[in-house]
Amino acid sequence: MIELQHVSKGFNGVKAIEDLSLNIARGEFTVILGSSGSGKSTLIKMINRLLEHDSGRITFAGDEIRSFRPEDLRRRMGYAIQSVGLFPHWSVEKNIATVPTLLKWPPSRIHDRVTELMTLLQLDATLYRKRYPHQLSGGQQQRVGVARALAGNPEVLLMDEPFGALDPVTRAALQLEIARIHKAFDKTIVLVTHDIDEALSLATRIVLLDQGRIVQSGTPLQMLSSPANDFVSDFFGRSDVGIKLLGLQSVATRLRAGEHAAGAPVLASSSLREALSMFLSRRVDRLPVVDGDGQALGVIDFSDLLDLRP
Ligand SMILES: Nc1ncnc2c1ncn2[C@@H]1O[C@H](COP(=O)(O)OP(=O)(O)OP(=O)(O)O)[C@@H](O)[C@H]1O
Repeated sequence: MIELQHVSKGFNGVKAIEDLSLNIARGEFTVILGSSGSGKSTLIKMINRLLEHDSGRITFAGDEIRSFRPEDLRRRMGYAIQSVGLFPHWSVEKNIATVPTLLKWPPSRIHDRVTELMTLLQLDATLYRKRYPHQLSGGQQQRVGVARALAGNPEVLLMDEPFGALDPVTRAALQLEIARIHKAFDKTIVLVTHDIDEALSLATRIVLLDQGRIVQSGTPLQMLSSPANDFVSDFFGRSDVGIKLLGLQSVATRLRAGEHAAGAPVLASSSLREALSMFLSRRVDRLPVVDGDGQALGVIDFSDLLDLRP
């Protein structure tokens, strides 16, 4: 859906992105990960032409992005950023409706869309739609920013550190929301972060950048279990890579069907990391496993956690 071929971009003669090639497929949740200054924001901003690439080719749905008018491109690609960038003198409703208004949707359709998005992002529409950005908390403002990015039903959602500067609880809630939106609406999402855990929990594919180049790209499991070099191992942290791997796999993958154990059960959909925590806190080596309806499925044994398969 979005393809970069040998793309470079420099500022005052210094390369921020160097000969980078990347293919982002429709429906994928791509997380661009890297330390500060590695080129993440430059990369995402070139995709919607907030920055122009110096050389190489970037295509969207098969066409070079320079063949689109920038405003058309941006209507098809929602964009949410850490600093939110809401218009301060516009109500929440008007901010969310920016793109639908540009697209000249009828007022009743815009009204319904705003209500729908506010509900989706757990903002009480009756309470907040007429408020101004300064009357909202930081987390609520970020929700409005995400709602605005989604409003015109764009094919692609570009997000640059959208959950930065949030407390861990609000951050986790918004991450869950985005993961749900990705699954429910089959959106193509490109998200920039330097937060390793955020990348591991959200991405279908991680692209790790260093000094404007891709060091490795792959699924979270591939990045942890088959790092391409020492840089990748160090980046993800050698010491707790096992714990991170447990976070990526579910109890269902280690289920001993039909066996029985006593005590409070663990959900089959829980991660092995959550199961580890339960084993340790309850000081047991077997846990009963149930599905979402509470039906008994079998057992997980502590020793099953040692079987770390990619
Ligand atoms: N407008 C600009 N003018 C000059 N240099 C720039 C500009 N924007 C980015 N750079 C430089 O390009 C490099 C990559 O910057 P970029 O913002 O893409 O990194 P990043 O990975 O997003 O960093 P961070 O996580 O800190 O936001 C950096 O060396 C930065 O100083």
